[in-house]
Amino acid sequence: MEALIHEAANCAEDSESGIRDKDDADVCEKPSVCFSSNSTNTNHAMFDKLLSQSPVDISFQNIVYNAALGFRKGHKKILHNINGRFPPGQLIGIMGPSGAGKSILLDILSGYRKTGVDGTVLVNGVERDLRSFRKISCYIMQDDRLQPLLTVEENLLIAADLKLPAAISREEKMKIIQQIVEILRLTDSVQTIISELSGGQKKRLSIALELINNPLVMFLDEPTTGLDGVSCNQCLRLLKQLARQGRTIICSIHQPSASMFQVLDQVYVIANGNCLYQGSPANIVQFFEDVDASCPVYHNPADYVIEVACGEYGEEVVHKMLQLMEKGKSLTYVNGAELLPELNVLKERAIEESNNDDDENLQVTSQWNQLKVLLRRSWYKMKRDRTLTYMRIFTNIFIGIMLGIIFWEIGNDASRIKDNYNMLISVMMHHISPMMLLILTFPTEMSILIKEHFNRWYSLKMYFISVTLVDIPLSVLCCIIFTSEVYYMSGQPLELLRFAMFFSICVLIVLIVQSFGLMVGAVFDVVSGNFVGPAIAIPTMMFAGFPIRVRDLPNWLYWGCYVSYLRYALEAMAAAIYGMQRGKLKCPEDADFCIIAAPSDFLDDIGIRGDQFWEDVGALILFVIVFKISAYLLLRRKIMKLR
Ligand SMILES: Nc1ncnc2c1ncn2[C@@H]1O[C@H](COP(=O)(O)OP(=O)(O)OP(=O)(O)O)[C@@H](O)[C@H]1O
Repeated sequence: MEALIHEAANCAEDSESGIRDKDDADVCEKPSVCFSSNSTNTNHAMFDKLLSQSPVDISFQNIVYNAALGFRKGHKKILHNINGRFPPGQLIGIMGPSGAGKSILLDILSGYRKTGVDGTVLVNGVERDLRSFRKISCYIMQDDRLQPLLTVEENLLIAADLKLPAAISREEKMKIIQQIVEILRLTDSVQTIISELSGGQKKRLSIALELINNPLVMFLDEPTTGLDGVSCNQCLRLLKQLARQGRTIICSIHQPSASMFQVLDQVYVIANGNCLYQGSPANIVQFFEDVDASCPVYHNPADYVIEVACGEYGEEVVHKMLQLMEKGKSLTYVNGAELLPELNVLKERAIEESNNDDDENLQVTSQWNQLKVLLRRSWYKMKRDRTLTYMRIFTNIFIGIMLGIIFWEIGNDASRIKDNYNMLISVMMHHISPMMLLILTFPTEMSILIKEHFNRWYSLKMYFISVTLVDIPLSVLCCIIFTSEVYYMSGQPLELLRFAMFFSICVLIVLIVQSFGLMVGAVFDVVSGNFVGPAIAIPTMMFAGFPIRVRDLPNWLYWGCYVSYLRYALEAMAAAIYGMQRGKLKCPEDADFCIIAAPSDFLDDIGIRGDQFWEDVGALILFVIVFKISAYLLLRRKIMKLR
């Protein structure tokens, strides 16, 4: 036991001292529930010391949750001043009918939900310090939020590289993984790709991933949902085994079978946000007798309590239960609060938190390590899902050749100067397409991000940087292929400088649309994003200088040109092709006439100066920066809002 506690203490002490949780402190609306911004280092130290003295005992007092119903629609009270105590080393089940408030209570106790919450959560009798608490706890959400393309082993190794200190060697990490895999009976599936796992295996893997850094407290939202009876029992027995190793394990369970009910050490029954029963499963029959509503013989007490909670035996019984429970203050039926967990496997696992240089971080490893591991994971994903990569390369080759054929050798043809300009517009339009990729894929990544970020795998900053960086090589490769084909086949001037200018504008357009796609993906779901993305892209095109020239726009709409990145891109492309004192274009003999042969005259005609290339590049770079920062801030806001 001491080893485990010492381990937890190390975990808290090494990386905790003096840390201010900006994230938590800034957003927290109810300082009584979470660590408020004016808490001091003394609180941290005191809290850590308490964690080092005993396993984790969680109690909560007067918890109220008000859900915001929307703008000017007020609030709905979901939890009504409830209290409770969850002793250490036990498996506790939060039960209740659907919509009773189980998930919300779990969210609040884990620290995931902060907005709209009132009341106090105590850890070992002291008001919870959310930062410290998050370091010793984990939250496994109801749906399995796993990377489907990675194998079990790859997923565990990524988790180990992110959740264990860098000082721990690969061999040691493998040993820890081996141990966890054995406990969770995943040995035969280590090389299986996640998408191929059964529901029960996925559930066990979700637990395994969070067990890597040996949390003292585990919250699980409906871990048995979607599993068959046998798997449900196995899952609960496994959780009990983990609890007996010294952990406090709290899970919500919709309606357990009689055998599952007996596995639980403690149950906490909620109905309509009120506590109906708190105590051991063995005492519930006595409790029913105490409220004159004896559980019929041969009736599963777990079913019976839910039926009572749903009002099937009248409101009077419910009222009596509420009264006897005193809003969860009564501990009469709670057994074994003093139960001493036995330590076995964990005793051998001495995981020491490294001295974290960056005290601002909740994460165990350095930012650089997080970035490296996240990029590695993206690489695995790209390797497994080659279809998309091949499709992107193929599309660029194909459309490049198509445009090359359509605009074959017109680059130096004065009679087709307008067609050449249209070719530039087509190139620009082609580079807008990657926007949809992020709008479609990012929202599905979001649920994994929320889980992993909350469980301190990595910081949002590093996640965002990895998402930004990971696509650059492929985007640049696609740009090289496409631009070379179109530029050469359409007969543009074979000058390295002009090609480099043309190519760099294409890359900048791709970077901008990707950032824009990320912004939309971070804010909207797939369906809304699919509408919003193109809906914003269309006015951006309208203000780019086609189909109407910028100088012909009405004065009151002129502002649109300043916010259209496509206008700067088109200007810069035209300058690259026709600027820098390019000589007269050839007028073919078979042409009737060439209205414009001098590139400078053409630039005049379309209202472009031709000497503003670098100004346009500056503006495009500014767009990249502003869109990237906005995407990051929107993502951060969305994650905070969810909590
Ligand atoms: N933002 C919200 N606005 C209105 N009601 C809300 C909001 N969030 C939660 N609720 C309500 O709070 C209640 C409790 O939700 P919760 O998800 O905790 O239920 P649960 O007990 O976990 O149910 P289930 O077993 O079906 O998952 C539900 O009635 C739900 O509709």
